Amino acid sequence: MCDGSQLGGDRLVWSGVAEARRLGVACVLLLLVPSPAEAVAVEDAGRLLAGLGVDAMCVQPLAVASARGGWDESTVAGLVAKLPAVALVLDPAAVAGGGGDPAAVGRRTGVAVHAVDPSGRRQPDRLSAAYVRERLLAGDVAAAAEAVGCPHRVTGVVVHGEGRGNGLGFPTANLALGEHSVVPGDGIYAGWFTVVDRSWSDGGMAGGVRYPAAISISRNPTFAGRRRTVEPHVLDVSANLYGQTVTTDFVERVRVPERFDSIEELIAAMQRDVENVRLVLRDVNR
Ligand SMILES: Cc1cc2nc3c(=O)[nH]c(=O)nc-3n(C[C@H](O)[C@H](O)[C@H](O)COP(=O)(O)O)c2cc1C
Ligand SMILES: Nc1ncnc2c1ncn2[C@@H]1O[C@H](COP(=O)(O)OP(=O)(O)O)[C@@H](O)[C@H]1O
Repeated sequence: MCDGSQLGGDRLVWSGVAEARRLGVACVLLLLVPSPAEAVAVEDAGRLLAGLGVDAMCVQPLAVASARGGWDESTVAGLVAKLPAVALVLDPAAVAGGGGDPAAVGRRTGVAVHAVDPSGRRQPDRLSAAYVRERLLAGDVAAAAEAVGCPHRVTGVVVHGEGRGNGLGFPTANLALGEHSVVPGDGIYAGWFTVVDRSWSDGGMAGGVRYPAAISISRNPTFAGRRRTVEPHVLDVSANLYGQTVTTDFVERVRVPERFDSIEELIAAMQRDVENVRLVLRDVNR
């Protein structure tokens, strides 16, 4: 929950994203804007936020939210009831114009409330959206994750690729991405792969469970590919993933993509990648 003034290098938003990831739930941003006309302008902010891991945004005109200059407790309670929220991350100053009590919001709504002061920036350079974006595009997903508090996530639908992966011994789920995704720079990454639909299961894999993955982002130079693709190979499992909406969380880059002279060299490199991914993920908190 915030008002428009905190968009951008936003400690509050990222705290919300990190808490949602911890709980394994979607992060919905409730944005308070002074007038319905400004709700149109915040579409741009929505694009930025989608790239930073916010799953959905609700825009609430101030006149509807409260006459007192902020969210009041009953408005929040009403929204929480509609959204089935399990936790709220909010700026105390946004609760009834700073005159409200975050703890009272918690009591009223019955959900956990985390008050985060968005102005408490100890390292402003590391908390700006520009810094995170720059690190992601440079392939430094570890620095981006450290700044935000959770790994960068890219969501997409699994589509057909060139049909080569299985033959190489490394099937990859090619992702069709939303137009506002922030795709890290080219690289082979260690990360996590999750099928979003919790009711899905196939070949021993289940929706809502995260699996270790080696994720390739490149133009596949060995095959003189022209399209840049995002392709996770999920370790140690096999399932039909076509058509599923999936998320990939980027933990660390293990290598930059290369143009190999033979398929055998590419396969040997992929085998090493998978072992390196295991080593990286073994040490991070599951
Ligand atoms: C762990 C891993 C590492 C990869 N490294 C490279 C690479 O260095 N160079 C390259 O041209 N392609 C690389 N790729 C991409 C493969 O070329 C691609 O996944 C393969 O051609 C299958 O494509 P398809 O899914 O469209 O069939 C890598 C893929 C994975 C999963
Ligand atoms: N461990 C795995 N990781 C990724 N995809 C897998 C895995 N096991 C099976 N698959 C399936 O194989 C497909 C990828 O096979 P691949 O030969 O690379 O074809 P394509 O070129 O269409 O991606 C995925 O879309 C998925 O449905």
